[in-house]
Amino acid sequence: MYAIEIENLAKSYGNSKAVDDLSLNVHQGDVFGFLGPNGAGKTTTILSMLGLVIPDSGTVKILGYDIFRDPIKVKDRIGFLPENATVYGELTAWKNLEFFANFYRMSNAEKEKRIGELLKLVGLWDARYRKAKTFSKGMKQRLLLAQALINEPDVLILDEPTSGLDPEGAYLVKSIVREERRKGKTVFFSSHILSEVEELSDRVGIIVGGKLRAVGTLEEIKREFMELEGYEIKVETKQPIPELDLDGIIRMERISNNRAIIFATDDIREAVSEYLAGRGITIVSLEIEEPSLEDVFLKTIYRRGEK
Ligand SMILES: Nc1ncnc2c1ncn2[C@@H]1O[C@H](COP(=O)(O)OP(=O)(O)OP(=O)(O)O)[C@@H](O)[C@H]1O
Repeated sequence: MYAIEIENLAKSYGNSKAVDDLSLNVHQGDVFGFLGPNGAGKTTTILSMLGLVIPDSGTVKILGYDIFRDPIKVKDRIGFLPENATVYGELTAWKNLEFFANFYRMSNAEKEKRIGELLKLVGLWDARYRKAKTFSKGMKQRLLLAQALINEPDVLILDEPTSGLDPEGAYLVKSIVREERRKGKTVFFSSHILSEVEELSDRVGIIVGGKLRAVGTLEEIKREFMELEGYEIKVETKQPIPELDLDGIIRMERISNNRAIIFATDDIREAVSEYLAGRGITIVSLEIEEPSLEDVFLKTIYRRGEK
């Protein structure tokens, strides 16, 4: 079952398409990383899928409920951390959370228990009676994350959750995402930081210029990229490498006498292996060089407008 189903979502500002016919599904229990450069349309997608911006067209279902027909049912079961959200500086950490807990049907005892658990989860228990205006950026972000978790949401939507945080702050946010995933919750988070998308996500979507350019597991995205861009095969042999006269080879780059990179239209490792063996050459290693997410991402941005 899908936790999030987005179909043909579109939103323009004037003549510019911020989100352009975007469709994607997020499986329940997955962490989905929504990757895109600045201005790609990540925030507009998130706000549109929550009904906080009215899209021009498209449908969004969260946990099977249509966000526009059943907004209350959806909002009961999701948590949202907006980009550049702010805390109530004059209130303590505890009071900040209490304010949001009051939006949900919880008894006082439930509220107290939940707030206590969350403050411990995000590492703010010792600071619970301090005014939020005295907090560091990282502490504020963790308080906001606790706020998004107040109703024990099944789907957590985070817009650039680690933006502006130092490595320790980012680490804490990431460990909370992992903890939610461990509990079987679904997390949809946007980011322009490749390493964190790579680290956290079960599946990834790459948005550029409002369009979803790639979606899938990292392996699927990389495979698709190689099919489109070609394969890089690293070969090392005992004896010097001869010229290779094989179908599918675009070019060969020699690194040394017995090491080279073969650029090919396909995975031609078997053909290379047979070719070399037939000439009495011993192969030390023959490997596909996997593209990094950075390769995929930069090429995807570069290709924008060509599709
Ligand atoms: N309220 C608005 N009015 C006009 N244009 C807007 C508005 N909101 C967003 N845009 C434009 O829509 C495009 C997508 O913006 P959006 O904020 O969704 O991108 P983003 O991927 O979240 O970027 P960032 O990472 O910089 O926040 C941009 O060109 C932006 O200038």
